[in-house]
Amino acid sequence: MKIEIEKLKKTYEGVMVLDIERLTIKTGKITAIVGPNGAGKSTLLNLIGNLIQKDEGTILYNGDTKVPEKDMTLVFQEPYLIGSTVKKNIAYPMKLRKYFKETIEARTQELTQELNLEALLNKKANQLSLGEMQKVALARALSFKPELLLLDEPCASIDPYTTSEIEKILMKMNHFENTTMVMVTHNLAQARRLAAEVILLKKGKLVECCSSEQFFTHSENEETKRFVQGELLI
Ligand SMILES: Nc1ncnc2c1ncn2[C@@H]1O[C@H](COP(=O)(O)OP(=O)(O)OP(=O)(O)O)[C@@H](O)[C@H]1O
Repeated sequence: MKIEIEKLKKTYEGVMVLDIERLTIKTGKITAIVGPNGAGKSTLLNLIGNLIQKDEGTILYNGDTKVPEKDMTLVFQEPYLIGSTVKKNIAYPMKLRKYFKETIEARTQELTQELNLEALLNKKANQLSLGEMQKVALARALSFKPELLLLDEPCASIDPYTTSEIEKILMKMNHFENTTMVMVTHNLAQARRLAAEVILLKKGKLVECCSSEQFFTHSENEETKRFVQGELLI
């Protein structure tokens, strides 16, 4: 799903927290949003996900202002699950979309195998470890093969092995289903592994949006170069 942003502004209590003149997120790619704390990364993601209201500007989804609620979903840093079994959590978005029972079962099986969740299918979601919960949140988000997946630091409190399981399925879905993904991350190594495009924000402004290769290896932008070298952008 192509996302085109123009003159997007968001203020909180009179303070401008996001002010982006123009930005395009390419269809079928993984785009990482990076930047210092408070740069406006989650604000941008939440505006795209229509979780908060913009003050000004436009966001086009495949050229349309209508928010494609049914074709997109979000995964947050804190997994948000319904108080039921793992199986029911994963099935939930497919039931809402009136999938056939057989399709729901086949897709649930496929995702639980991929994410090594099979032994947990009948367990209550609130009895799981954080990493397990995040994998269930991801399986649920991917269950209906969304066109757009928005991820807000999905691996922030997750161990390296589980992080790698999550990264593998994200790459697979992106590759085989052409799912467009936008991911806020503080982990530059992860951005480098996953993302084709990188957006750097600072104090609510766009510093650079370019290919991952350019961003990490030959950006001409001084702030990007400093950020990639681990310097604090102030
Ligand atoms: N609900 C809110 N009310 C008031 N101010 C807010 C609200 N949400 C965010 N802000 C402010 O907007 C600015 C951008 O916040 P945002 O969460 O988008 O930054 P971020 O880049 O995601 O930061 P971090 O890396 O620390 O998660 C911050 O200064 C924050 O304090």
